[in-house]
Amino acid sequence: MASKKLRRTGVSLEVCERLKRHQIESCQDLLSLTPLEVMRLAGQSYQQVLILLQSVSKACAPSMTTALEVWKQRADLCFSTSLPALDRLLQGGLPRGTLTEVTGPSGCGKSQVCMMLSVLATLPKYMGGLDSGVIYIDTEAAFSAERLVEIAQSRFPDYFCEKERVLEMAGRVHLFQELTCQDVLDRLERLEEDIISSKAGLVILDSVASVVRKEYDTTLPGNLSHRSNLLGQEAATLKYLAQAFHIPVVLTNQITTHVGDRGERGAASFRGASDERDSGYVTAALGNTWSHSVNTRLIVQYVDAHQRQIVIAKSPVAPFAVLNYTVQKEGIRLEGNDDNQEVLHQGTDPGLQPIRVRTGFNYNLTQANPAAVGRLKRL
Ligand SMILES: Nc1ncnc2c1ncn2[C@@H]1O[C@H](COP(=O)(O)OP(=O)(O)OP(=O)(O)O)[C@@H](O)[C@H]1O
Repeated sequence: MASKKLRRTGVSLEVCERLKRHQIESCQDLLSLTPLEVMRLAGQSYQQVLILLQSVSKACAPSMTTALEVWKQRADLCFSTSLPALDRLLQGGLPRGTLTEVTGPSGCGKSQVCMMLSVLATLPKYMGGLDSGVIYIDTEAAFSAERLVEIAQSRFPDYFCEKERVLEMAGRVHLFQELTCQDVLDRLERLEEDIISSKAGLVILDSVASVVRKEYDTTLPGNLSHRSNLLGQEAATLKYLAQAFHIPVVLTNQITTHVGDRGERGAASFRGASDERDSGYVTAALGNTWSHSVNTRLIVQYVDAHQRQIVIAKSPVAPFAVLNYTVQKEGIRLEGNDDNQEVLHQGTDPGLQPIRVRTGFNYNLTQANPAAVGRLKRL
């Protein structure tokens, strides 16, 4: 909440403008100053500054609520994925006000999930949508407007049979292509205004990993801590935006395999050790610290060239579970019909067992067995 912009705290425009000239834009910037410094920069009297500091502190302090109030608002806490079995497990869908990460190997369907969610967010509320805009930050130049329209028309053919509705939907998805770490960070820092102006009910960052991995060779001294700082800033800003606007924020991340590298071990990595020639371990790209920043983690993985799986690997409300899916014209389709989508595994973590780990298109990342998914949970 400390990253809340001063303009959104009721501080007068004149004072905001004066402070902005000295790069004081957020509550944190202001509250890091002494009253005397604020007097000088804002041109206010001592009494006015004390009132200003008090009101800004109040505006950014997290407010207390009761479990009862949260319970009463529960219908408004989630964003439906339109995948009934996944929604049921997640107790309604993707949680609003928090970060959800979709992690998986290349080509597994992470961007497909993002484009599908974008369509869903624009739908009217009676269809399970948010009737809102979408901010889509594309760091891989992977977004396709044609694919967005194809998903919309194939998933909701009756609704999108009218051209005007397709145009309206596409016009509500606001795309930003940011291809460097600095551009992503700058965009996130300006996102508050973009969310307000585009009436966004969903923010997507696809992907958080690609630019970071391109620019930071973590084998070089100092890069790891720079990367952690950058990711920490990104996570804090996204968390603030999710909470302040009570919207779901969806990020994609990648999975890396370290073949034969025994140097990096920890809670965020695991080893596939059934065959020495294949030995390696799969790690959620961006490491442990980032791993802890997301609230819900869905891992997508290959079963074979056609069939894939979604694993609910981390959630404050859902049990650990695995669902089969395929990518179709209409986006993500779970196996089985809507009322009877098969949950392959659900329940407690079955423990850390050695498994064979492959991330390529032609391989199984894991077998659909409890031991394998148990290991994925540790990402
Ligand atoms: N029109 C379509 N119909 C069916 N499947 C499609 C269609 N378009 C894309 N796909 C599937 O989506 C997959 C690509 O998914 P996506 O681009 O979401 O991957 P990704 O996980 O984001 O990969 P990366 O991490 O490399 O960006 C393709 O392998 C293909 O199987």
